[in-house]
Amino acid sequence: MPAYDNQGATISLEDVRDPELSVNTIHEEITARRNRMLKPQKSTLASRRQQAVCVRRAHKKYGTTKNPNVILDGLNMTVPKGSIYGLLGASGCGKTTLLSCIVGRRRLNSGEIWVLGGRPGGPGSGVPGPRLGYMPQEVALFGEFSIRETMIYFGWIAGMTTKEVDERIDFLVSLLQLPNPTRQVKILSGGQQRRVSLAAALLHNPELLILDEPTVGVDPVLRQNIWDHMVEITKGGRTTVIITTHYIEETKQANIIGLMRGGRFLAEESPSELIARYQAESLEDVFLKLSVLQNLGKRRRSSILADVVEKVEIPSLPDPTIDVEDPEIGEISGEFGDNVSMSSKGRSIVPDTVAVVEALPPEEKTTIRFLDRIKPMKANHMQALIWKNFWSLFRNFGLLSFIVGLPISQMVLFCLAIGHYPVDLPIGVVNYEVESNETALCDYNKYTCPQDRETWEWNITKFSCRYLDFLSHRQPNLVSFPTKEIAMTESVKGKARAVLVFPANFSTNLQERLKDPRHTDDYTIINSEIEVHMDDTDKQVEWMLNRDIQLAFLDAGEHLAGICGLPKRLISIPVFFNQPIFGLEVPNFTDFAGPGVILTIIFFLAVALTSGSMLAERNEGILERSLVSGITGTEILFSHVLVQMLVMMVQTGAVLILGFVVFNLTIKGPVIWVVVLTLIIGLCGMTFGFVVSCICDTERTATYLALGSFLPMMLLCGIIWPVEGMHNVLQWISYVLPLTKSTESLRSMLQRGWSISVPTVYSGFISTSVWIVVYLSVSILLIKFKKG
Ligand SMILES: Nc1ncnc2c1ncn2[C@@H]1O[C@H](COP(=O)(O)OP(=O)(O)OP(=O)(O)O)[C@@H](O)[C@H]1O
Repeated sequence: MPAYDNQGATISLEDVRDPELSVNTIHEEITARRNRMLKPQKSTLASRRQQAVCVRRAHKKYGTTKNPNVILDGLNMTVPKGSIYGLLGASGCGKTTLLSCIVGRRRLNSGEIWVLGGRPGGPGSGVPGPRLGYMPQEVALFGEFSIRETMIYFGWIAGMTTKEVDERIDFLVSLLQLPNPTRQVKILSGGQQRRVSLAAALLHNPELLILDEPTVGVDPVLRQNIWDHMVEITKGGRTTVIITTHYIEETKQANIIGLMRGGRFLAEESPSELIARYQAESLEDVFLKLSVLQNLGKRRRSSILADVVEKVEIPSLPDPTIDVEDPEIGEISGEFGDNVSMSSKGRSIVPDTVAVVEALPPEEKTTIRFLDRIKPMKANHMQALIWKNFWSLFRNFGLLSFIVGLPISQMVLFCLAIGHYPVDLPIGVVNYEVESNETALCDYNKYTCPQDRETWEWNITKFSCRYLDFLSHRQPNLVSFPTKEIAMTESVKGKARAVLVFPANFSTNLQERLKDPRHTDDYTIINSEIEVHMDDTDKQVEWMLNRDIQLAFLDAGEHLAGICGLPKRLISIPVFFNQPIFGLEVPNFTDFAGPGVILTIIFFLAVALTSGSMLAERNEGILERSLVSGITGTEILFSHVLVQMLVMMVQTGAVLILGFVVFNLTIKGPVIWVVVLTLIIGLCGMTFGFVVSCICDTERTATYLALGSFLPMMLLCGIIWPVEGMHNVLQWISYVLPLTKSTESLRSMLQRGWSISVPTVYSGFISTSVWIVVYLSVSILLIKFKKG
């Protein structure tokens, strides 16, 4: 079989079969080839489109511009329709990279690829799509699914009915000796899983089968069956197979073999022709001889390999560009027999100076239908994806209980632990007004007004006792100390959070101060005051004790005025705090923090759930495989959104019922809008999860990113501290974060009872919706463009 439209880029075995080949001859050949390559090719668009696969001048590199790792270096490949093409090469030489460019999952840096007459990924090409059957190197199957369910998923994507799938399963089970189709994939052996993966690629009789090492872990008899099947299906000319394998001998049945090395093909010919030309006994022989010639390596690790190498007569090549002493250049490693692998290190016999300057014919315009251009979501794709997402989630009981249980436990913990009034804080009392007493509480005349009804003279005594009585209603843990010094020493040791000192004539001086302010001197003022020393380390505690200490005085004063028939607020500062406009009279931090906490729980659980499931899907290769079978990024995202919305409804329902029904958080506003806002925050978290999974390659980096965004959001979104109290710059940052406006909106609905028509409320909905659109667009773009 002739080399296909591939002159110049390969070294034919003819070049190396003659052991007498001299260096001069090689150099002449190279020069002749260079001249040939500089000539324009006759290849036309029509001829390229007639091939099943046609690759021209493919360049692909990984890494940075400074440190590039060139994988494909001007590679040409031609796979005629109806052929079996064996793609061989050392491990790491770029076979998988080439295949993923062919199936449209990676882009070339330059060059052209035509697959089944179109450009992979181009509108209207059908590639990726059901015209392809792709078996990637990794298993890329859902462990939770049975064999039959796996087939149904891929069958539906390819547009088959369940009946058609079932019929095909019977055939594939017998062809590939698969276990009972009801068995779960995760409990199958590695070899069985690979066979299921192959079955999924063969299922829909695609026009082009791309199989990346399908026969690994398969016994020889079964391997032969698989090859027989491939020969059978390619007979009619409709189906083409490209296969990579490490079992070189099995490629004897291929129509063409492409041997890849140094980013190009060294040979692209039929196996029989290779054997005949090289006068070799087997393909392994051919490749070893060719490799030996290519490498001229010194190190010969395998003794068997060494034998073979010794039998090969290698022309001496005193080419100064090839340093046989350089271990980087020549290296052959391998086992003989089934598995021969060759190091990718080594230089191509074609020097780099030979630049490939092929002239490609001009592009021909092709008409593309509008529907193909916009790629709307397809019903069969959505059916398969939703079905798959639903079962992979609901079948995993552990995961499901975690997903539902976590928000419930978080909400219970929050409602029980956060925002409640601290009580039983030890308050030290030093009361010089009474004889030294054991307890802080002392007796006083509770019900008799200390004012003479005849003379209206006041005789207030033991007001400190009255005060302490009312303080004990608010903070019962009052600890008596005999002296101020002892109290201070003990409070330094942490025995009291505040120390109150009552002067000896506290009541008398207080009476003086109230009765005749005009004649009150500084001594009287000082001795009519309660001296307070606070432990200010905990601001919340300090603030609440401060409030209790002041309010207890008002309580005592009101009580005294009450029993004397005087206006209640006579002995109080002339500032009166009436009923609050919104909220409760007794401050409740739970109500303040509740909206933010609810939204944070829902948001970040959605982030974790979505990014976790997307990353698992991607890292197991399932995402890649689905995309090659024609599923689009948009379809994947929307199918996840639909299924996870179900989970989110359960989570939202549980969190809201717990918060408002069980723990009585304040809810005054429209319940429907509260539910809607919570749900769209979950949706927002989900879309953020998509972005995280698109940016990160591993679960670990995703965890870092999710954690790295969780903490700033907690701090900046007004959940634990009002936004108005932040630095000006942070306030601006805070306003554009997804949880700030929504938290304020939810808080306003819950505590102020505001409706959706109030700007503060609807701005939360707008901000969240904008974020959903942003995150969704970014994820769709990343899925579309983040290819190798
Ligand atoms: N995403 C990537 N980023 C950077 N380098 C990559 C990436 N994918 C592959 N490579 C590198 O490209 C080279 C070719 O890899 P590829 O998987 O295509 O080889 P292969 O011929 O299929 O190997 P094998 O036979 O072992 O599967 C390897 O050196 C690999 O490390």
